[in-house]
Amino acid sequence: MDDVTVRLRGLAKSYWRGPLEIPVLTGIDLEIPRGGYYALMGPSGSGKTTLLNLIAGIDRPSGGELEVCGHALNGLNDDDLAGWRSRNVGFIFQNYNLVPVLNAYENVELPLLLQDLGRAERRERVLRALSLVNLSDRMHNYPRQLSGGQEQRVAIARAIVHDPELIVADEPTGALDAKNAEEALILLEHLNQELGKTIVLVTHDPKAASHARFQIHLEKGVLDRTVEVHDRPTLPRLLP
Ligand SMILES: Nc1ncnc2c1ncn2[C@@H]1O[C@H](COP(=O)(O)OP(=O)(O)OP(=O)(O)O)[C@@H](O)[C@H]1O
Repeated sequence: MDDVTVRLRGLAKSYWRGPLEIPVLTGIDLEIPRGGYYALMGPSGSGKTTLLNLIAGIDRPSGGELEVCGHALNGLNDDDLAGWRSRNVGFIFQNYNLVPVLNAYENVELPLLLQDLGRAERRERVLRALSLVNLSDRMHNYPRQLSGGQEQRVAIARAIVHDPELIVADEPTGALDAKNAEEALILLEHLNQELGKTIVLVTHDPKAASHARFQIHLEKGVLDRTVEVHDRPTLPRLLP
């Protein structure tokens, strides 16, 4: 098994306004090892979300090479890319992106419906994921019946229920108060430390970024520097 989850070579992304090319990312070279935890930082408009979306296969590069979870994404057609995403990537967004007409259980079950699993197996996995985020007692609640912190924990359960290698999180604490933000960040750290998930986190918040092992700074679409984070706390085990 490859020990690198993300390998980018000369990655570039431009948008076009009529004939005018607007480069957003240029010449990005990056390797993120399996089990790594990287925070993408940089000023507004520096290209953080664009880079995250390329890594997660929800957008296509304009140039360069992109190998993620053992697959060269450039070579996949749209259907194969969607299939690849559904097996390999868990998504966490600032605004949770839960489906309002589904309860917590059904929201977490969603990624499993794309896989060939029986109902009993799905149930076991959903219950395990909800228990991990400490929301077993809320599984029948709809998003409107949950607090913001609880909604984000449901979203975290949804991001891991299909056991992806990679978790991408775009400003996951942006809409949370300090206490709920810290809880969500500690959960992410458990997923990294105990389940070995590779995590790429986009954040403006230095406190959130301090949970990562490396911070990558983007500046006007190029990688400016990578900084190792020292003195990360070792967490007590969460999982049995
Ligand atoms: N679909 C699009 N079409 C045209 N330009 C875009 C598109 N998406 C992003 N951009 C531009 O690309 C640049 C980088 O955007 P991106 O969202 O990646 O930055 P960011 O660093 O995540 O910013 P923020 O911290 O404000 O979220 C911005 O100038 C933005 O306007």
